[in-house]
Amino acid sequence: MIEVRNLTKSYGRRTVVEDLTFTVPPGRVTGFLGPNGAGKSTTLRMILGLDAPDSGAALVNGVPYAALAAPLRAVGALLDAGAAHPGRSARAHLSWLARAGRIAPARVAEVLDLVGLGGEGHRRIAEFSLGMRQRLGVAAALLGDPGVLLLDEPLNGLDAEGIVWLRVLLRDLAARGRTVFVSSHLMNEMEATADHVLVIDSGRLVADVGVGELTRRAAGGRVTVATPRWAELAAALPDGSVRADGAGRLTVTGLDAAEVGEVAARHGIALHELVPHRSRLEDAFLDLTRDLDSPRVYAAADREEER
Ligand SMILES: Nc1ncnc2c1ncn2[C@@H]1O[C@H](COP(=O)(O)OP(=O)(O)OP(=O)(O)O)[C@@H](O)[C@H]1O
Repeated sequence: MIEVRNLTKSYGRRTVVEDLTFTVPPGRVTGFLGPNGAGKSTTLRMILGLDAPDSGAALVNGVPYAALAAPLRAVGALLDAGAAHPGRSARAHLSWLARAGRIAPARVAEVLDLVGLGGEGHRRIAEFSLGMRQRLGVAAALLGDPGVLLLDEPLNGLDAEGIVWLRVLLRDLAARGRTVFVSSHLMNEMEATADHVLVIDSGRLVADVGVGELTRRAAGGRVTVATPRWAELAAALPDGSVRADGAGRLTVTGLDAAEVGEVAARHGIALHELVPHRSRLEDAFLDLTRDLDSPRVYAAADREEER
């Protein structure tokens, strides 16, 4: 569990993280989204105790990172895939980390296998592609079999197979009760990876919402429906929610597909089409951040559409 409370950080006169408050619970993949420079890495560094906030607090399992008894076992982090010493072999790098964290040496081979580098442990990190470095960074984060994982842009540099591999791994870790917190500036990548997203822009929280809920709300709950009895259905739906094309198709706003289907069923109207319109997460994000002078922060805990 990660808890961030009123976290604020400025560099010089620029406030890069502003009064951030959120919770990342175990058991789901939480995406941390925002454009370049939004303040994601700064927030992750403050959670890991690498940067001090000006005010507010970041707690991991109820305490500041620095107060964790066995930090590498509690929290695994991938911040910068380029941080490993290029002259070392992957195995030597992980063995060094394992020793520092008092983690059994046998775990090194296990995590190399887990990230698909089982046959590459002897190779120098300098020879690794960016994708292989990302995998090595994930291996390092998993070394202590931590309950909390923080990964900064882990999909960067991965090929299509690598992206699918990481998605499956992260979802599996979440299913096994881990807290998984993953940043990305690419909205569409997160749509397939995260259950829930926190969106920040200019250091401020603009959404804290289930992925399904975010896309549905950004699309305005628009549904198209086709039926030969369209005029009757239009009359049965709330005033002002329906636009008819006159050729058997209605566009309904403010109701979801299930609600429209229920109304039709109550009136015995057969539907030939019932199509909810989900915008892509990217559209949803743009919609949310378009007017940042009045950011629309909403929590959707009551209507989660978790997968
Ligand atoms: N040590 C620092 N000194 C001064 N400014 C900094 C420092 N670290 C970050 N910043 C600034 O803070 C802002 C937020 O940066 P941060 O790296 O947290 O954003 P981000 O959301 O992670 O973006 P990216 O996706 O590009 O990594 C940026 O404008 C950055 O230039």
